[in-house]
Amino acid sequence: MSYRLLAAGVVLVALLKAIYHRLTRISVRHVPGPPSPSFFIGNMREFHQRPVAEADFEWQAKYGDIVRFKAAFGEDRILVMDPKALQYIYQTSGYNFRKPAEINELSRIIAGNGILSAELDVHKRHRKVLLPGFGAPECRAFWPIFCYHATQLSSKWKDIISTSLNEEAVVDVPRWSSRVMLDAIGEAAFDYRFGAMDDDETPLSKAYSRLVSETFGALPDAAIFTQNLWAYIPSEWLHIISSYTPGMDFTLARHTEKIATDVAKELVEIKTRELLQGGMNRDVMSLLVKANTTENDSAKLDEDELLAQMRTIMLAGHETTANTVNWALLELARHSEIQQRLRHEIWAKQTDLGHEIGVGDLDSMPYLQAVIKETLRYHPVLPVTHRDAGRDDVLPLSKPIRLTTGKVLHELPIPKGQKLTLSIAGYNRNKDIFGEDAHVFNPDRWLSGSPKNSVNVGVYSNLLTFAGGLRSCIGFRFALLEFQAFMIELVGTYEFSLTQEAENIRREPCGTMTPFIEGQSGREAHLPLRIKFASKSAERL
Ligand code: HEM
Repeated sequence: MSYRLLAAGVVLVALLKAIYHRLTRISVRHVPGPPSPSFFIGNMREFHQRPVAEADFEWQAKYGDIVRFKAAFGEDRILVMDPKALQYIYQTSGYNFRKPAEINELSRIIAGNGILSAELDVHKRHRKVLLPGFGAPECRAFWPIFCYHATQLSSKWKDIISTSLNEEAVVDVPRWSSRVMLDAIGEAAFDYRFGAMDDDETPLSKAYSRLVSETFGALPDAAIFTQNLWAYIPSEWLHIISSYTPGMDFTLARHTEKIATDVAKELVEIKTRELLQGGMNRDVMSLLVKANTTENDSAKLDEDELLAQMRTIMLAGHETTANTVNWALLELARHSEIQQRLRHEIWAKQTDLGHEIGVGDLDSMPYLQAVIKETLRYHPVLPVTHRDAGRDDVLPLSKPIRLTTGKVLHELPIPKGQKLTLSIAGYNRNKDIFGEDAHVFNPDRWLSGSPKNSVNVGVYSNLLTFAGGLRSCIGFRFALLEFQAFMIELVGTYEFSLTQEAENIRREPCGTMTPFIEGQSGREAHLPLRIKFASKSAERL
């Protein structure tokens, strides 16, 4: 019997089992939601082929914060934007909601069996060893590193302007932000120089930049269907199949994995040697290697797991912050009055201090904090996470829902295995929390106190951008400080305005939400903004 026949038999048995299970379990089919245009891919095009979260916003306005939609073969899935339900899933229920293997397979290939794909006790062990590198004092100590890399970017742009005739230039922001963030994370997390700013052919930065569009980019119908099919295959088999799956996305993921593992191996060797020689750096990896040596054997990470953590940090902490800076600069270019107000606060603080802004000065810059929060709310670069219910369960709800049968529910029973799409973007635009103008970019909302919400969901400012609970973003303090360092340097130095192409930026689903130019062929991040030096005399402080 050929292998193909065997594989087809296995898939068929898995499908029949899934169909039987679906017919006999608790059902969510009466939860209101959009009609499905296709039996084979349901409503999934809405997530994979439209700009990020447009479907979420449309459905939220029409059906509320809990929406039923269809995946392949008529499978019912639930989109969750309700604060109480999200709090339960992320926080109260512990590990009862697991990450679905079929969604995470690509990042598992790149990052390995590290914290991103670990579950239960293994996840607890990984998190415990990683945490010391991401504490508040540890991250604050990275401030000079973040400021240094922000000035590196700034001085590259100065060089570009200096060659122009009219003292302004157009810079394609993602081309720069992606590489400078790789350099910044290299130094802060590993005390390692990737050199991506000086050489855009660095294998690691090249591989990562292609990942964005070619591996994690928008999916055509066939790929959506295959990903849905994978949901019926046990994860152990999935790992084997994905090692051989052809296609650009998997080939590139495996290629990136090889490059990242080589770098990670070199780093682990350096860190271990330094530790044995009594040296002790303060970068995240040195702290991790140290924390690992003090654990007892059963709590330790083995070598493969250590390598996986490094690959994870490179993957999770690089394009996320780069794209956050991209979206912030776009909003400032769109809103010159917000940009000017922020710049004035930065200049006033620098004048008051008589020296550069330090990490201890950030809390006394309310408008900077407001712009940072509003960017994170409005453009959460990881706009969605996915979970599968580990058991029959009941989701508490902030507001009752009316089923298509007319019945009103105050909590929603869900079956074991129910697939949930947790919309970070949808929660962040929830009008009950952020007000009627939730779809407007308005930093002022943060100046009159935090938005109202009696349910505490997210780990930062009650936004969901860094998720919440046991699996919330471990690098959120790191990311926040890095983001602020770049905003102070760039907005303090340059004035940003829109180019014609930047009038039509689309939020592309690429793993992290990435700016693409609407209508442009080719799958690359672009955000061309016009920059010139900000002048104190022109703006009259
Ligand atoms: C603006 C930047 C960032 C955003 C918006 C962000 C967002 C997130 C989100 C939403 C999750 C939860 C994913 C899930 O539950 O499926 C997460 C997890 C994670 N993030 Fe971030 N992140 C950012 C920056 C960083 C940085 C800079 C690092 C490291 C240097 C990092 C490391 C991680 C790790 C290791 C996890 C997995 C945590 C776990 O499973 O316990 N992130 N991030």
